[in-house]
Parts: sequence; structure tokens; C-alpha cells
Amino acid sequence: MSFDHLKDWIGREEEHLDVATAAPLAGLAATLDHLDPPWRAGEIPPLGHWLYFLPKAAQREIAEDGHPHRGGFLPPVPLPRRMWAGSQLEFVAPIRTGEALRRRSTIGDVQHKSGRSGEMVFVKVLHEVSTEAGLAIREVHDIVYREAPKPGEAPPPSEPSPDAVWRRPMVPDPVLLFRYSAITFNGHRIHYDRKYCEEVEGYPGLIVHGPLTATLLVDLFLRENPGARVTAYRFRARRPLFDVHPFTLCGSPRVGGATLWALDHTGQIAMSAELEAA
Ligand SMILES: CC(C)(COP(=O)(O)OP(=O)(O)OC[C@H]1O[C@@H](n2cnc3c(N)ncnc32)[C@H](O)[C@@H]1OP(=O)(O)O)[C@@H](O)C(=O)NCCC(=O)NCCSC(=O)C[C@](C)(O)C(=O)O
Repeated sequence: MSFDHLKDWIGREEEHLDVATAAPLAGLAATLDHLDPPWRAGEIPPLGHWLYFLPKAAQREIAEDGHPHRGGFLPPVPLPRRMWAGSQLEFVAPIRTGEALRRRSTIGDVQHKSGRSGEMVFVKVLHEVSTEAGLAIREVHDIVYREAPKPGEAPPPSEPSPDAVWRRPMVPDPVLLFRYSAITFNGHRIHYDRKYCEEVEGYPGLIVHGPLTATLLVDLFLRENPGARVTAYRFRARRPLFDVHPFTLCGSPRVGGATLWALDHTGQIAMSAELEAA
């Protein structure tokens, strides 16, 4: 299978406007189990910008996986299973609640790779979120498309995990996953349609959203450091987490920030992250 034509999408751009309203933040605080979230007053918390610029595709434009059909802004990758592979973010300036927002997105790269788990295509999307005062967030989002499942497929093992100073057990029940899908208006069926997950994508349960795990890891840091200003964050999703098992959020402080990771129920690293704070 050739993927060369997908390179034509590199450089494609789109722009969206929104307003950093307070209502979705109340939903995020509730989903993260906070009565009084440890965020800086009057500002969007780190990763809170994912609650804005929600996908607007009409129902008729939705594909089998619950995302819009590919071939518009995102390239028409002919591999069926889409996942959030990771992101690298710089929080350049705060966004205050109520501010007008603009997001310019560009396809930065499209790469075919053969990994331990089979054929994959990585699409790199660069986002720049600005307020009237200028650039607020620079983000690189890595999307991975995987081939169809093979019988007996299992994720490759991770490297050993370090000792954690902070630990928080999580039960990723379907209500948590539903509430995060709802506040991010994410129609991806892998997060709520168990039959689709098992029978079409070959996974053993509903998949925990990569952005939810990334947000829970930042939340672990903020619970320990209320009001801290996060200046940069990068994470990599290494193994999927499923709703059929608990997982553990872990972290250790270091000079200038923290190292954070999520362990699945077998003790393997499912997500690893580095956070910088001022
Ligand atoms: C990503 C998978 C398939 C790689 O699978 P693998 O382990 O087989 O890969 P590998 O053999 O370790 O590496 C192969 C190549 O890929 C690269 N690579 C490897 N991993 C990454 C990464 N994360 N980010 C960027 N690059 C990566 C790696 O560097 C290497 O490149 P090289 O050949 O040039 O050396 C595997 O690690 C995996 O399954 N991770 C878990 C993904 C996951 O659970 N995501 C969250 C849930 S999906 C989601 O939230 C969806 C949402 C919100 O609805 C939505 O659609 O946006």
C-alpha cells in the first residue's frame, strides 16, 4: 500500500474562532472530581483549551469510527484505527475566561512507519491558539492511524517505571469516559461503543481518551501544586488504557516541573509526560 499521496496534505491550513466561556470549565471540574479546582482564578487551566473549537461536522459527514470522514483538513489515511499518540504544548501566555480565541491549524507532517504493532501513519498537526493579546498556546498534536487488528494482538511491553512520589488510583468507568466525550464533543466510538471497540477495532474494552489521561496527569500535579503556572507539557500515549481495569496516575517533582506517567493494571507505562512550571 502506498501512502505517498498523503504528503500532499502537508501545509494545509484551517482557522477557527471561539470564546473561552466558563460553562465547559464547570463540566471539566466536575469530571475531574473537583468542587474547588486547583486552577489559577479567572484563567483557562492547562489543557482546558481542548474544550473549545469543538468539531462541527454535520451528522451526515460522520464516518464509521464517529469522526468526520477523512480527506478534508486531515488526510484520507487508509488505515482504520485512529488514536491520539501524543502532544507537545507550550503555554506562552494565559487565556482569561471570556476572551475571544482564534486557532490556526496546519498539517506539519505525514509519515508512514512500521512499528512493533504493525503499519502506522502519523499525522502531525500544529495548532496556534491566540487571544487579542497574541499567541497563547503552541501545540503539536500527533495523530496515529493503525492497521486493522490482527488475531491475538497485544500491545508491546513498556520500559520499567520509576518510583513515584505522587500516586492516585483511577477507575475509568463508562460515566467518566462519557462525561469527557461530552465536554469535548468527541464522537469517536472507541470511547462509548463497546461492541464497535471489540468487534471492529479489536480492543478488549472502551478506550480511555488520550487527552483525558493527559489532563488527569496535569491534574495530579495541580492537586500537589495548586495555582502553579504550567509553561510546557509533553506526553506520549504508549499503550491504550481500557475501562475494564483500574489504572494509576503517578508523578515525581523535579527542578522546574515534574515527570508524570500513568500505569495500567499490569504496571506497564500507558502514558509518559514531562511538565514544566514557572
Ligand atoms: C502509538 C502506538 C500505536 C505506537 O505503536 P508501537 O508501539 O508499535 O510503535 P513503536 O514500534 O514503539 O514505534 C514505531 C515508530 O512510531 C513512533 N512512535 C511510537 N509511538 C509514538 C507516539 N506516541 N507519538 C509519536 N511517535 C510515536 C516511534 O518513535 C517509531 O518511530 P521511528 O520508526 O521513526 O523510530 C502505541 O504506542 C499505542 O497504541 N499507544 C497508545 C495510544 C492511545 O491509547 N491513545 C489514547 C487513546 S485514543 C484517543 O484518545 C482518540 C481520540 C481522542 O478520540 C482521538 O481520536 O483523537
